[in-house]
Amino acid sequence: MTPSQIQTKDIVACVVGARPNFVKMGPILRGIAATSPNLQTRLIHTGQHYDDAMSDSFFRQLGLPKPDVYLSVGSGRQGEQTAKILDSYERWLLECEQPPAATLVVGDVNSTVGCALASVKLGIPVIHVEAGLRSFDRTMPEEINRVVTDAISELLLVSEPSGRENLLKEGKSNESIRLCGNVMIDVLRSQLDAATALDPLSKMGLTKNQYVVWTMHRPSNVDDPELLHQLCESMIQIAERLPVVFPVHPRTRNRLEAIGLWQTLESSPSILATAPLSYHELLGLTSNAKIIITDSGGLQEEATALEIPCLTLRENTERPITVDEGTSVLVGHDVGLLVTLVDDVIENRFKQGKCPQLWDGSAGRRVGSEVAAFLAARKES
Ligand SMILES: CC(=O)N[C@H]1[C@@H](OP(=O)(O)OP(=O)(O)OC[C@H]2O[C@@H](n3ccc(=O)[nH]c3=O)[C@H](O)[C@@H]2O)O[C@H](CO)[C@@H](O)[C@@H]1O
Repeated sequence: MTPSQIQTKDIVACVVGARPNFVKMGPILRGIAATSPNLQTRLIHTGQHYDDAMSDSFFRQLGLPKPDVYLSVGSGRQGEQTAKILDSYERWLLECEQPPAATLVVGDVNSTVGCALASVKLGIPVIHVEAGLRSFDRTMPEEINRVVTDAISELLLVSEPSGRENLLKEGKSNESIRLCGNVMIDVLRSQLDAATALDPLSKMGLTKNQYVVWTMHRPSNVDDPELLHQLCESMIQIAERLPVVFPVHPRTRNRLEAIGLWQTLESSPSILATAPLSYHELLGLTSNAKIIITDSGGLQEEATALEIPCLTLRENTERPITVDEGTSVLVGHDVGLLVTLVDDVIENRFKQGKCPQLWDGSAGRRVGSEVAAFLAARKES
C-alpha cells in the first residue's frame, strides 16, 4: 500500500476548558467512538481550569483520556483569557499534522467561544453541544459566549426544546438544529453507583435527606459584597434548621475572605465549608440531599434529574425546563423567599418535578450519530 492509499480518518477536535466541560465530554467521546468508526477524536484541554480539584480529579474519576493537547492558558480577565484561548488554539490548528474536519465545543465557558472563533476563522466548521440556551441576560459572560458560539456554529445540538426555539428566532435553519438531550445526565446516571459507594455522608456525619447542599460562584452573587453578606446570613439562618454542606469555588472563597466572612462560615458548627469537591463526592452528596441551593446551571439540571428540590440563586435561567418541568424555583436575590422555600420543602409544600424527555442516559450516542451524519453530508456536498 502506498502512503496515498492509506485512508486517514477525519478528526473531530473536542474542546474542554472548565469544570462543567470535563463532566460533559466523556459521553460525547464515547458516543462518537460507538457510532462513527470513520472518525477519530482529539481531546484539547485549554487549561482554563488547571488545578487538581477543578480539573485533574474529574479526568481521573470520569475515565477521560489524557488530553492530546494542553494549551496552558490559565486564569485571567475575561478578554485576556478568551484571547489567550483563541490564540493558542489557532496556533495548534495551524501547526498540527492533520487539521480537524470539525471543532466540537460544549457549553458556555470562555474556552467554548475562544476555540469556536479560532476554528471558524480558519474555515473549520464548529459543532456546539448544549446550543441555544439563553438567559437573555447579557451581563453574564456565559450568555455572550452562548450567543457568539451559536452564531458561528454549523451544527447546533440542543439539550432541551427551548434551545431549538431560541435558535430559530435568531435565524438558524431548522436543519442545523438537533435535539439530542443532556449529556451531563448521561454521566450522572452512569456514575451514581460509584458516587454512592464513596459514602460521603458517613465521612461528613450527615444523614440522608437531612441536609442542604449549597454552591455559588456566579459573579452576580459573589462579586457584590452586600449581596454576598445577605446570602451568608441566610445560609446561617437555614443551617439552624438543616446542616448545610458548602463546597466553595475558588472565586467565592477569595470574595468571602476579602469581606471577612470566610472565618465566620468555616467556624459555624452546622455549616460544612469545604474545598471544591470531586465529581463523585458532590454527586454522592447531592443525590441524598433534602434541598440543593445553587447558582450553577449544571446543578439545576442534576437536581431536576434526581428530582430533588432546587432553589436557584438567579433572577433568570437559560435552562427553563428545570423550572417548567423540573424541581427548580428561581429565587433571584430574594433571601426572604429563600428561607420561606426551605420551610416549604421541609413541610412538604414544595412542587414536584419530572425528568425531561431525552435526559435518558443516551444523549452522547445521539451526539455521536449527529456528528457523523453532519461530516458525511459535508463531504458529499
Ligand atoms: C466565563 C466562564 O468561562 N465561566 C465559567 C467558569 O467560571 P469561573 O468563575 O471558574 O472562571 P475562571 O475560569 O476565570 O476561574 C475563576 C477563578 O478561580 C480560580 N481558579 C480557577 C481555575 C482553577 O483551576 N483553579 C483556581 O483556583 C482563579 O482564581 C480564577 O481566577 O467556570 C465555572 C465552573 O467552575 C462555570 O460555571 C463558568 O461558566
